[in-house]
Amino acid sequence: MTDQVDLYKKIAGEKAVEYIEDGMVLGLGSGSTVYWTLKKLGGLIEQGLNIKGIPSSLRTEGWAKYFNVPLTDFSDVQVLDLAIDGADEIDPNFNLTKGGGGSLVREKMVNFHAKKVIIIADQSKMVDELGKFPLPVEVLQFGWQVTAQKIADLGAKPVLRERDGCFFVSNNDNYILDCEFNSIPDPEKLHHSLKQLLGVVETGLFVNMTDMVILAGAKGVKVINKTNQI
Ligand SMILES: O=C[C@H](O)[C@H](O)[C@H](O)COP(=O)(O)O
Repeated sequence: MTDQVDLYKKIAGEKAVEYIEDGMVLGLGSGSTVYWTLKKLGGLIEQGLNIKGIPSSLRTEGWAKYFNVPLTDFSDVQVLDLAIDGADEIDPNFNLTKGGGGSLVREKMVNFHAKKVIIIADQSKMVDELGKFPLPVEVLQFGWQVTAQKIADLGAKPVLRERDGCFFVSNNDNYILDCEFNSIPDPEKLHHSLKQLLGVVETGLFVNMTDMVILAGAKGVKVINKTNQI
């Protein structure tokens, strides 16, 4: 990652806090862009802002605790006011590929139960069509080989994710298959086809779940609402 991309992530991440209001219950997304939101949010909390958040990964939980962001969970709250999250790819209809960091299941739950979802990213994440970024699919460890074969039958090249020479295990104790489809012309259809496969826990396709995108790039920061998409 370049310093420039890092800077854009910081700009987008910090911009998102402008949409946080006192008393809100927040969905705290995952990834390096969300880190900047949490850091900025920590500063506002120190000045008296009263919010609580549900983290979408153990990593986010750690950062939130570090920045003194009060946390809650679904035993306490059923509906969130606002979720702020990153993405790996965003298409012109605001469909997303997510899960590059392996947090897609918890992210999807948090975003699904939020009244409003804001996606923050650097400009490079905006694409004409999803698919260049290999689609993360969370699968049960048991029988992952046969699940991978079924995904391959749908036209993908699935690769079991590894980290530091070991198989990557998600926060839910599952594996992740990074599935190269190259092009995903109909994200909703593909999501449903994948979900029908036994062994698939969830896909990284987030269809129709985003209300606003905050993009930062060389020309500054752009806020795009679902209603005035590019
Ligand atoms: O599982 C990870 C998430 O979907 C992230 O939100 C996504 O990978 C974007 O991450 P970053 O902000 O680090 O580019």
